[in-house]
Amino acid sequence: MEFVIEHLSKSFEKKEVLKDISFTFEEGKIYGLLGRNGAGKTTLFNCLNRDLKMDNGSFCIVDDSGGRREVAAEDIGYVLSTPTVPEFLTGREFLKFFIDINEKTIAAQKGIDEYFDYVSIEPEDRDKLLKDYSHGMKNKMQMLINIIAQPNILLLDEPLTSLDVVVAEEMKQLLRSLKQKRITIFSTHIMDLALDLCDEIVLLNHGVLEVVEKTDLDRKEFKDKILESLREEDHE
Ligand SMILES: Nc1ncnc2c1ncn2[C@@H]1O[C@H](COP(=O)(O)OP(=O)(O)OP(=O)(O)O)[C@@H](O)[C@H]1O
Repeated sequence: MEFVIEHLSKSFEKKEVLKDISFTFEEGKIYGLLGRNGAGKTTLFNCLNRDLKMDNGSFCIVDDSGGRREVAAEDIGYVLSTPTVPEFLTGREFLKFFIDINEKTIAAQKGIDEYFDYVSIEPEDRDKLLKDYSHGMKNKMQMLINIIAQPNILLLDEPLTSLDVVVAEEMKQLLRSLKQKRITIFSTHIMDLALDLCDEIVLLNHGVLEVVEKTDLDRKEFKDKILESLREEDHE
């Protein structure tokens, strides 16, 4: 499977944020999306999740036999940097509701407590209202429903920044264990996290996407190359 974006553009009034994005993402890889503040990472995710209407361009899934098809809503999982969960439900009610409404599409099911264990939400927190969860716990719940749904394309907008070091490490392991059979696109400002977790580093720079080639570079040289490419924007 490939996820192909062709000539995607998006402006807000006169500001052209995404100029001409064409890129092919491949199955089984985690892509680290890096860009300066305001580069358009969230805008790109919002367009791909169809929360925002793009001005031009298209995207599709290409299967292993070369057939192209539209991206359906269930193909995409989106974890927002600011988690949105139904605050009036308890963690357990939310999970149960999510599993119930997706019963037909969710393959291997675990018990609800097993899922909570999976993201280290303590037994005493499972029946609390989500409004009383911390930011990091809400983030874990969002991550968890995407783990359960197993979408073909997983978009993660800075999901680990609010998590404590132990949970962030666990989430990294989880994302690694989930990466086969899907495309994971992960935006972050933490370069070391991107380098540790991601198979490819993609820059959103000047409104376009480009891969940073790693060939023969050690970690420091690779970091310097990324920084240099991102700094170029200052000269615009
Ligand atoms: N709804 C909107 N209306 C007008 N301008 C917007 C809107 N959403 C985003 N923008 C502008 O588009 C640009 C890209 O914003 P976006 O949030 O996508 O960047 P980002 O790369 O995710 O930034 P950060 O790393 O700081 O989170 C910014 O200049 C922002 O002000």
